[in-house]
Amino acid sequence: MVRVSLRSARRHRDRARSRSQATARPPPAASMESSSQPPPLSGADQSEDGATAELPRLTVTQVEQMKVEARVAEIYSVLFGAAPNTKSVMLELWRDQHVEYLTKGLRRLAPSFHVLDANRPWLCYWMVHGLALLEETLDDDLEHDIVDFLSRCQDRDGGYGGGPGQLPHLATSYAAVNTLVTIGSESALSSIKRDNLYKFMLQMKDESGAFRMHEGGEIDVRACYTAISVASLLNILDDKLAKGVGNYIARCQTYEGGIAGEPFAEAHGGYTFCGLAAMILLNEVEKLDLPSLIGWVAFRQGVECGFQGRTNKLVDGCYSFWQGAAIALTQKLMTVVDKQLKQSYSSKSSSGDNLCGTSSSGYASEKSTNVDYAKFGFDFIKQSNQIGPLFHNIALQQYILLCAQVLEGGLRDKPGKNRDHYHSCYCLSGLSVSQYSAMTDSDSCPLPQHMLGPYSNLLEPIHPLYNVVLDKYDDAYEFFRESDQV
Ligand SMILES: CC(C)=CCC/C(C)=C/CC/C(C)=C/COP(=O)(O)OP(=O)(O)O
Ligand SMILES: [Zn+2]
Repeated sequence: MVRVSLRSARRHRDRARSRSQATARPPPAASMESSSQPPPLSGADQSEDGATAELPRLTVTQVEQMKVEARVAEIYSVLFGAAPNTKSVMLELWRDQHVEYLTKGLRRLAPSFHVLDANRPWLCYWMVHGLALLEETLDDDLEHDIVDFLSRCQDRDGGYGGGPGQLPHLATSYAAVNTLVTIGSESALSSIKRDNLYKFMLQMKDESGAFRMHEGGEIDVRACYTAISVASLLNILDDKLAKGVGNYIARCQTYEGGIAGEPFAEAHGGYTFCGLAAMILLNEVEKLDLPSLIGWVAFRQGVECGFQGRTNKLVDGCYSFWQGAAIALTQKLMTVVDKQLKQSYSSKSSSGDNLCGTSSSGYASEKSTNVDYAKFGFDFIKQSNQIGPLFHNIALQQYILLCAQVLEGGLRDKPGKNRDHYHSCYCLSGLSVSQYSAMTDSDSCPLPQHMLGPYSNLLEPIHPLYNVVLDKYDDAYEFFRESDQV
């Protein structure tokens, strides 16, 4: 198999990006159907003087291109009742516009952060992570303001609230920690009071083993994931925090195969990602029935090419990440899948039992040894994909680029909806996941045929268990391990 190093792929992407900035500008939304000279959907790039550049800029083959155009026409006729001039629809990521939308959003929030909103750490995360995916660095003042604001959200006794003085909450703690890891400076990382955060998380632990979102709050799979993700990322995950979480999550897997927010509820993409990622971080993934989980997620990709969050609901751009990342994670779990399938066949032929809850090798919750939990997340990303994409990765990119992008900047749920920072973050995260989903190694880069649109569309890779940019994760992993050694 051809392997492209990350560095050389980035060089190609940067060249493609500078060419596309020089030659291609987004058409105003209104002119999308009438532009008479659209850029080609594939083939060699044309420079300003008309010469053909030697590097291929667009990556779909002619056959793929025809399929794409046919699908675009179909989608448009379903959504808008008329077929567009598909030639004029460009498969380009409107990078500059998204950077502007996200940067403006952050600047509006900082430096005062004076909004009465319990979501401010989330707003920081959505925008800071979105910009990191686009490989955009923040200026020092903005970084400083965000670190300072999040420090003021940190409760004296541990955990982050939605704003200064607000009740500490696991979801805003996750958002704050992911933001600080993404900023990645010494001051950002050392502003996290890990001892207090650990105590806060222990207080949020229910006797069932699961977590509640905040004092007196709801117990669910989201709370379990945010606690486990934060603890793993900060290298403070231990047996006490881990105990019983995996068994609770396994009880939330439904007859459909996906994971629900709580036992006996409906399977949903958001909780499926949370449950699966937490199980991997706990090294207890064998407690899930993976073949049925994969089947459920795979069938959530609709004819529109995007994912729906649950059966019989509409597709939505944000599930590009929740569902897309969940199924991409399973591409590294084929050994477990094979084992479960073999067990399932042999137990069906002997006793008729199914697999649910019957097998596990990583009984972290029942051990009292010093397990190196943070290493599970670290090792997982280094593992190869054992199989190609289990979803239609090109189709998903198509949904994001054609249906979720707002040409003025920002991304959305679907056409007809407004852009927002949540959807911008999760559509971009899903785009990154799908661009890298056909790679075997975690340190190589997508080949052009695995990407839709010009190579300049390539985003930064993420660590899919935490949803932070991979380089930022690596730095934080080193930082916290070194802090624990002194
Ligand atoms: C890390 C973290 C906090 C993760 C959260 C995961 C997540 C997105 C959960 C989804 C919650 C849910 C049931 C939405 C349904 O909304 P809906 O009924 O409006 O949407 P639908 O029609 O698409 O199901
Ligand atoms: Zn959504």
